[in-house]
Amino acid sequence: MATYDLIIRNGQIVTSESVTTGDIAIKDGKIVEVGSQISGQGTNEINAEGLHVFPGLIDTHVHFNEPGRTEWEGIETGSKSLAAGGVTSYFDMPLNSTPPTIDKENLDIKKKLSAEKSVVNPNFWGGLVPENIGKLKELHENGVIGFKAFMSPSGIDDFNRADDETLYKGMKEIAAVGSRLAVHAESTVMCDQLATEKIRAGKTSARDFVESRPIISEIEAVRRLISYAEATGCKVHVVHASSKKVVDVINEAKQKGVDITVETCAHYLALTVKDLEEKGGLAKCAPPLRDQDEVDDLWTAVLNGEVDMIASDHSPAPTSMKTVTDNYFEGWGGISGAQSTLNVLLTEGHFKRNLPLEKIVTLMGTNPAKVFGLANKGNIAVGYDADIAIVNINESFKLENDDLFYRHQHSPYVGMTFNGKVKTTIVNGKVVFENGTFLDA
Ligand SMILES: NC(=O)NC(NC(N)=O)C(=O)[O-]
Ligand SMILES: [Zn+2]
Ligand SMILES: [Zn+2]
Repeated sequence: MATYDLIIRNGQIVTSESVTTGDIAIKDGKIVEVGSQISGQGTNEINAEGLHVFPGLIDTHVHFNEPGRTEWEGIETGSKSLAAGGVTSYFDMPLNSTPPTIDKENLDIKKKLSAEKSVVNPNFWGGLVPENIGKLKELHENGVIGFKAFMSPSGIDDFNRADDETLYKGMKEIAAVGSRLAVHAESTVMCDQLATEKIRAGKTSARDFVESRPIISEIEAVRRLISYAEATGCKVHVVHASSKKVVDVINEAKQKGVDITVETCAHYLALTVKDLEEKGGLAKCAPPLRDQDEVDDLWTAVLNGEVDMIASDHSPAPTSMKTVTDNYFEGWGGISGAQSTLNVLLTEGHFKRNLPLEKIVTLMGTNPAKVFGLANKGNIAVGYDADIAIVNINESFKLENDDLFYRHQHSPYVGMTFNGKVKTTIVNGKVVFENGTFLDA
């Protein structure tokens, strides 16, 4: 009789601490042994010689839009795209699905649908909106990973922006239960006024759109958020910082003792305003893409360990909503990228800028697990859940629309050449994805 359910042999095992050659033994969904030449047998054995074995990564920021907007994306297609990209856990945002996740009933619907349809491990953000301050406690008690608020309009009618009073009251509640508030931090005053001026003057190019959402608007909102964090004691997390200048403000606050963390996204590390000009709406997001000097500076922040985590902010929409080429104030703001985060980190990070592989695990494994309290996820060690991505980091490929598992097969990354072909993805000990195809549940 076999000793283990699965043994992965002779891989380059990547943890947040080291890269070492060895074997991993898995039983009942858990990693039960890590070492060289594990004796005993697995019911299934994978030869990972020449391949890198990463812990399955954690994407802290996706919008899967189900229920209610499944024609934009869905839990099945969204989670498959993550698995194909080496990601085995995700945190689904409370908006773009209708109803949004702003009370227990809506959270229960998400949980049920995800249990049926997700091929990887789901987690849920709860929303903070002006209407649901009385529901935050029940959301927390029912297991949301944290809360999410927008300081500028969300673009979705049933998810209102948190005004200052909502932030203040909501943050007191969230502090009381010991959770963390993730915030889309752009100044609504500044963005609205600048956009109005641009549109009135008929200035609607990619550059005009970017200028209507300047970095100072993020900095101003983050500073305000920090004041509320200091006043309420609420732990906060700034999502999708687009510039090192924003990261710097957050690190100053960290040094003063504020419990604040920061995420950036793969697209701010791989794409620029030039891509927005060339690719049109496919590359439109908020905050917008910046120029190359900002991309380089943001990499410096990542390499210095000043950024806590990297996510995709996968916010998909039908292709017809992403085809803007003249008026960039129209069309959906949100990038389809869930499948490509590891590819960006390997290609732009590891191979171009010497980002150590261990750091990829820190940014998309151990840090999110630690900050959001996911026990036994995000690393490879005995006792951890057997979430694993086996990757040929040296294999390069040109991303084609057909490679994408999204409901709508588009992405600003299409046409780019990436390193890192995900060979096998294992979720809780089970192989779900192998050589480009999904295995039946
Ligand atoms: N409603 C959204 O999905 N918005 C998202 N849109 C982006 N990032 O352009 C976001 O995270 O702000
Ligand atoms: Zn956002
Ligand atoms: Zn988002």
